[in-house]
Amino acid sequence: MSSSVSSAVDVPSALLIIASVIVAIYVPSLISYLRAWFILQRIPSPPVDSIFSGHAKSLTQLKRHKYEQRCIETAGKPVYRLRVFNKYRVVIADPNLLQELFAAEREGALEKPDEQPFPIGHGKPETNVFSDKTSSPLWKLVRKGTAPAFQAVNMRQFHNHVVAVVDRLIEGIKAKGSGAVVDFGDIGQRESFDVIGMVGFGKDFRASRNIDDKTTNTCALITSFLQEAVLRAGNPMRKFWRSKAVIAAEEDAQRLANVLEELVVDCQKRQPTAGDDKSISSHLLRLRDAEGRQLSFRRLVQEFFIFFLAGSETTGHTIAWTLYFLAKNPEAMAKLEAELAEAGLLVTPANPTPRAFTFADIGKLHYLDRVIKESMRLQPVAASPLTRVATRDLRLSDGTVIPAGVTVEAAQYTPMRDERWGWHRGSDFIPDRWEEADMEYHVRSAPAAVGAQNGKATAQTSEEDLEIDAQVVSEHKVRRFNPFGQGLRNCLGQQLARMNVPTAVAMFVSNFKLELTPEDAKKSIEELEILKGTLQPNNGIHMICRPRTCNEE
Ligand code: HEM
Repeated sequence: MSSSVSSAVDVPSALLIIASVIVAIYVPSLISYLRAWFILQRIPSPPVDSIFSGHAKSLTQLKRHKYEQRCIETAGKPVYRLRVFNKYRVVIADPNLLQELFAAEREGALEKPDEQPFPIGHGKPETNVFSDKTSSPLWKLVRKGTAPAFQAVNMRQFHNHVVAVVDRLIEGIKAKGSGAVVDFGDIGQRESFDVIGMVGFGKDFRASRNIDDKTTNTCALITSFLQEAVLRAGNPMRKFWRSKAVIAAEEDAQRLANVLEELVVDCQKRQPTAGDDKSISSHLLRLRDAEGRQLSFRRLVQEFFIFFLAGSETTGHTIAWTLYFLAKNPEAMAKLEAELAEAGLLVTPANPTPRAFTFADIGKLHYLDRVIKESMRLQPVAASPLTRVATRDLRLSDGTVIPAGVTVEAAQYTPMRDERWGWHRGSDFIPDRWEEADMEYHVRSAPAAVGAQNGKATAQTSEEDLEIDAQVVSEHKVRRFNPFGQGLRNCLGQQLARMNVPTAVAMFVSNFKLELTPEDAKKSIEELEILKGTLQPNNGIHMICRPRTCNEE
């Protein structure tokens, strides 16, 4: 009797407690969601693909950069709002506002998003220097601790690895005979993969040794990983689908994790602490936090992974696009050939065995530099917007307010080609535009005014650019050419890319006459490209290669 009375009393009060807990947990987030929703309604939005999933479908179509241009047109301004299921994102494409955004990041108003869309390996996802929060002590430790690996003095020392890798590829292409068709999408990947393997980890992955070997290598695993990651970023529900493609991608991610785990163990055995080893792995293995602890094994695997991914996918595609633009523009190719000949680097009948390309050549070949900049402007491999989350309400100088907790995306593609920000004939390949000084900046119509919510003006781009920025900010100039990103989280490995890309492009052009195959020459760039994490050739870039020694016309 007494037990039935007490249970009659207990059930409603238990329900009341549960209901209060639910209210306490969900009501504040519901209020902040509704508040954000209300504020965001002032930002224009292109039509949704479906009421349920919002813009998710368009974001997963692997042409995100073109969608960006269409959204700006339909929204009528370079700031617009997207929705993926119940989550909002604000995309900013105006360089003036981007400058303000990155200034705000410096003041802690922006953070990296919470989760990686697609972790490698099983178990709890672990962050790395790319995905970790800017406020995290581990991000600071890794960023600061690995930066010396990319110093000019190390790049100079590692340059011979790059030359050796490209030499091997040149020999491989020559062995196919004059007039052979070569896929430079694949060659670029092999090149950058072996370079990061050697320079970063002292490991020869042998991707440049047999260019006909199509057996699945770690390059292919990375490509598969990236594709799945980008699909999940557009549609987080995808991880619940058990389709063949999803399962295959998860298996590839696990294989990739296994390769990287082995590599970490190898590097640990090889040179645990050698001070004279300048590789990325050695810098990572030497890191100690404030308590003197090393990075955990799982974190090391994630760091190895991100340096591999960021170091190979990006650089390889940049090499491929640059060669594509040269083959497509005979006038630019002729100018580059003349520059290389003048420097004694081009194979000619009079100079059949030119001197080797040196590190010092990089700074002297100005036309080569312009060609690469123009290729990176038109086909920036990091063409997807850079994603952050506002940690507090952000008010930009055009009146846009990004509420705390909302994702904000910094467009990369449109700001580097749109006429309205001074890119005259912005969709055309014109390397000579870079003859003009300060081309990467444009003059802001009104003085820089707004930083974060506190209104502090701190227009600032990167540690490396402090000097030039101080000058351009005082002239109200704004950076609009930023293929390596901007601000605190700009590209950590850009010095390696700046050394690798010119070396590879110059050496390929010095040795071969390159001509697009009739099939690829007919295709528009839209048909050739795909945005799978990076903006890359879809089915390769095929060129007919004739060694210059053959002296064929
Ligand atoms: C053409 C070549 C490259 C391009 C265009 C490129 C582009 C970028 C961009 C745009 C970012 C900023 C991402 C963001 O703000 O969210 C970035 C970050 C990063 N890149 Fe690169 N990258 C290149 C090559 C490399 C190389 C060779 C490495 C290393 C070996 C590398 C390592 C990294 C790392 C570790 C980060 C994250 C930095 C951080 O968040 O603190 N990248 N890269």
